[in-house]
Amino acid sequence: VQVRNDFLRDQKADTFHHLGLSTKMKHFNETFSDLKYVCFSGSQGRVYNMADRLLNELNISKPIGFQLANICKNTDRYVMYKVGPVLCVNHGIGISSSSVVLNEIIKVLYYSNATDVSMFRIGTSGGIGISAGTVVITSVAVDGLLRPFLEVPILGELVKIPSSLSVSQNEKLLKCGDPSDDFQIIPGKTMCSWDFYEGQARLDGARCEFNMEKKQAFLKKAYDDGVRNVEMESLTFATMCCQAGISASVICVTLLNRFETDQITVSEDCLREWAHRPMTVVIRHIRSQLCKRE
Ligand SMILES: O=P(O)(O)O[C@@H]1C[C@H](O)[C@@H](CO)O1
Ligand SMILES: O=c1cc[nH]c(=O)[nH]1
Repeated sequence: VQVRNDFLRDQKADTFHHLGLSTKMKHFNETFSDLKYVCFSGSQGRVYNMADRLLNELNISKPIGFQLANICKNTDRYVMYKVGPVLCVNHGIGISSSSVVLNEIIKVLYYSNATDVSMFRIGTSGGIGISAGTVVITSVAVDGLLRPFLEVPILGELVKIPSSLSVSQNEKLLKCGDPSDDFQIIPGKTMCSWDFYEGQARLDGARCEFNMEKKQAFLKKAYDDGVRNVEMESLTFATMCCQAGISASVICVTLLNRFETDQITVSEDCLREWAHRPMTVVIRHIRSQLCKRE
């Protein structure tokens, strides 16, 4: 895991403010040095569910009575669970929140000399022209102007940061479907917006300065450009992981077809079941990779 910051080499200790951790903590290196996979989701609950599933579905030995412990217990910003070589962390909503946690996690991996690490964003999204419940594996993350890079103001200037996701990891994930699955796994571009409402061409925000015709025309333009879903973090992953030399994939279930509706009205049970779909795909992948490592 690489960091693009020479200042870190001279730093004696580092505090990860949003994780409630520090390199000075006892057992810091041992806790993270064996990590091979980091799984992110937006919410704390889904991260716990993922960790719980990994605990039950990977063949990891655990003492009787073992319970998942939140490594970030010194803060209420994020939660983090470790299951063997897999770390599960939540990233909150959007580019800002996910950028903060990715900066800190990449540094944690760098200081603890973790090698050969893969990262996954396991999330939800709005589908474009595909049935709700479909799992989309992001081929390219694009911004709200459909450009494959992140443009951010740094020191008063706009800087373009290149993005890329792992082609080979994505190919493996695409093969993780099972004939018994009642959902499809497809590749597609993902639009990463700065906002859930106007930024995703929604007509139901507190502010909307366009009409249905313009909304549909934009979604059609995105669809024709290969975009199949919209969410709010894929570009952060595709830029930060690419620059850290980490294989990254973004796997999201779609909760609605944005050509048809803006509101997410499926039942809570259905949402819960759909949220497990991208987890299932990633767990199958990790399981097969761990078998190959043995
Ligand atoms: O991983 P999740 O499902 O939390 O991410 C999507 C994108 C935004 O963070 C959020 C908007 O509802 O859901
Ligand atoms: O429409 C949606 C659904 C989930 N997440 C998003 O960012 N957009």
